[in-house]
Amino acid sequence: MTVPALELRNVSKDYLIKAGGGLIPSYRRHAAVAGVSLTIARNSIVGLVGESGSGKTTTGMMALRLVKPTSGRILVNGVDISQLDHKGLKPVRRQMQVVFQDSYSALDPMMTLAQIVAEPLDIHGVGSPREQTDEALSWLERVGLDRSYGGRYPHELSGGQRQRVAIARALILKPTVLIADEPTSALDVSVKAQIINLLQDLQEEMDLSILFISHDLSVVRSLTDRVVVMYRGQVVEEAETEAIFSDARHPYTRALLDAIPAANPRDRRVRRFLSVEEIEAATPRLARSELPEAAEPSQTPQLVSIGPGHRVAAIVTP
Ligand SMILES: Nc1ncnc2c1ncn2[C@@H]1O[C@H](COP(=O)(O)OP(=O)(O)OP(=O)(O)O)[C@@H](O)[C@H]1O
Repeated sequence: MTVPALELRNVSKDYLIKAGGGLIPSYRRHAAVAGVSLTIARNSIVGLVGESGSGKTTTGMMALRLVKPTSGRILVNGVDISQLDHKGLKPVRRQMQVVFQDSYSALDPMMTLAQIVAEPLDIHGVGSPREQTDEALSWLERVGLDRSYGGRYPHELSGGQRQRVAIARALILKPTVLIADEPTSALDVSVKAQIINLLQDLQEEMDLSILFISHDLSVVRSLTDRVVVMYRGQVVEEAETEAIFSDARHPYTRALLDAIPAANPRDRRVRRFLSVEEIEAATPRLARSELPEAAEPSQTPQLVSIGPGHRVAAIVTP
């Protein structure tokens, strides 16, 4: 079996949140991510979905080691990076890049687009300044902006063009893993489609593995191979994309799918999400004998395999 491009094993992140003031402040722990495991096979796109605050960004930031996990392991191309220090992480940083929703704040307004795109080459000491600029200009072309854009500045661009620059900058070092955190959320529908097509083309050309974090389930459906659904810091369902969209098993996933605005504008109402109590009450109960994989009976939901590559959080009855 080939080594996955990215693997998170039982990864958690607790934040300490100030709970009381006074002379001696007190803190409480908030589990932003609790025991998440996910795998991105080489050359594949995994969608990470869930409502706001479910822990998607924190998970992506831990994968990049921009946030240190409280516990758990992160493997990039089979190498455990969970405990590496700043120096140890430098070569890993070449392998993994990120594109955010808001590229405007990520692009230095004082730098030209050629400088912005070339900067990662400079940081990693790849090529002469001349070669770096040439490579940056050819990357601008590759993402659909002609070379004359090299002398322009971020404020001269539209939102879609800025995302193209952010993608060129992220890919110039030829990483194996790209974390795309809501990269199309701020864009109009037609521009969104162009950026998705661009990501799809580059993914194929470069054998990239992508963790695609998004609220936009229609984009997730068209782009990804697998989907991982998060709810309150945990994975509640995980399967091939078509299995999720045609046969979602967890009530939370179904509520999430129900919330997709309908294509017909007259029916464009977003249905409400389930409450925590409803989710807990509705968590599927599965008899141990029905499961293809042995699972121990439990009082609380656990992630169990309900078919080839399809896992769901459920309460297992004896
Ligand atoms: N630096 C931080 N300090 C304290 N709490 C944090 C911090 N970052 C995130 N959180 C909390 O962790 C939880 C998960 O946040 P996260 O941003 O990962 O969720 P998300 O699913 O990406 O949400 P969104 O879709 O709105 O970006 C939230 O409750 C959030 O308030």
